Amino acid sequence: MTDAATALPGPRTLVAQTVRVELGDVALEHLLPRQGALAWIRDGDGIVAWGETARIETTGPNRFADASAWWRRMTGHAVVRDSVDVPGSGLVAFGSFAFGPSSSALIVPSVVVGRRGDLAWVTTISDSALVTAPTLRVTDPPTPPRGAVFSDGSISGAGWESIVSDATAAIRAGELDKVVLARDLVADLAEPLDVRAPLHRLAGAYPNCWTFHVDGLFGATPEMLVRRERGLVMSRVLAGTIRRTGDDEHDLALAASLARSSKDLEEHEYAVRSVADALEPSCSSMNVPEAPFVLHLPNVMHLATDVAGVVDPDHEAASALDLAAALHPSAAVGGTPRAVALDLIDRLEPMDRGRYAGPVGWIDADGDGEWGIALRSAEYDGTRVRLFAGCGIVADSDPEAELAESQAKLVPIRDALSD
Ligand SMILES: C=C(O[C@@H]1C=C(C(=O)O)C=C[C@H]1O)C(=O)O
Repeated sequence: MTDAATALPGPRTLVAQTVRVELGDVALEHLLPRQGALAWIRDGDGIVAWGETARIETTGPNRFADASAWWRRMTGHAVVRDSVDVPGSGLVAFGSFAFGPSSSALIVPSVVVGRRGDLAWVTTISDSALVTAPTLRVTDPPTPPRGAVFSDGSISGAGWESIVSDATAAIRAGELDKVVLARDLVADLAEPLDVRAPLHRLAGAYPNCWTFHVDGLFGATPEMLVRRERGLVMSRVLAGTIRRTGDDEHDLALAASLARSSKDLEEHEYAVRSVADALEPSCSSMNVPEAPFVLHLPNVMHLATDVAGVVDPDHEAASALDLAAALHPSAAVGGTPRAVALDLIDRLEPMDRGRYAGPVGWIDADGDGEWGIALRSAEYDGTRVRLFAGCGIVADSDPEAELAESQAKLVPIRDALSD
């Protein structure tokens, strides 16, 4: 028996009701209360939530399977009235899973507000009776973060460059092809963080990323590990990065060079293969584009490939969460071969990744959902915030350039926390 199985609560009957609402032009993030906010927003669409009707915490190698079994039981016993019936309406849980076998959680909120184009809805979820939808109001403005002081986390920049060199040596010695190494920074704030402030900034500045907050983990990730929507799956694979200069013409030339760079194309190919291989057993057909496109973000550009598939209806364990479990950790955050890369990360990285680079997102009662990779992210507790960034290392990676790349990847969260 696993840790989580012993802690599994007995079957409870959740009652959920979804009704349409008119949100006008109110942004989802403006509805969030200061405490207990959950968020998943992209380009104005998504779901935000608050309150907590149920939760499961899981750890260890079975953290995904235990959470998935719990969710099946909860949804199997639930009473759901859903007049909207789109992915994300009805019963939903938000979740965040650790990169390694440590603490992970699924949270069933008590109120969820969603938007999908012109359609908006509110869902109430309770333990016993039908609850009428609350009147939705724009909440008090968040308190902006003040006085952030940034310092090295577990390792200095120079120290990290030296472990990048160790990794390239291992790759050149033929031990593996690619490993993703990460580092952390610490920010100390003058007052406890009101996480809504960075969420507002991230959702505004990075509209083509998924801005999220689950249980103290927040960020704006450009990488979709897996989206499942009515039998269709999609995974956006990123690997291969170039920093932006702020000069548009120069950036376009850099984008063209990125799309031709054999180092970046090689690194990218490893990541695409790892995703396609993991999705294949659950799909009846798949589309893996032959060449990547360049994804432009305000701070960096990435080589990107959208892998798509049709879920095999006979495949049982193919909810969005099951697929995320099969995909994690992809070569975008682990490496190739996976086991050798994870072992090298354990040996070289002097920190616990926590929930950085793990799956973060949501699942509904049909098994549809979206799980991003928690990148461009941070974990906070009171006044202390830990920011993370990592880079894919291949044989000819240059440690100094990788450090600069990691700094560019820290920009979204740094800016979101600065005065
Ligand atoms: C690991 C991170 O990013 C990943 C690594 C990339 C790379 O090395 O080119 C690009 C995108 C992500 O898949 C991160 O942002 O922390």
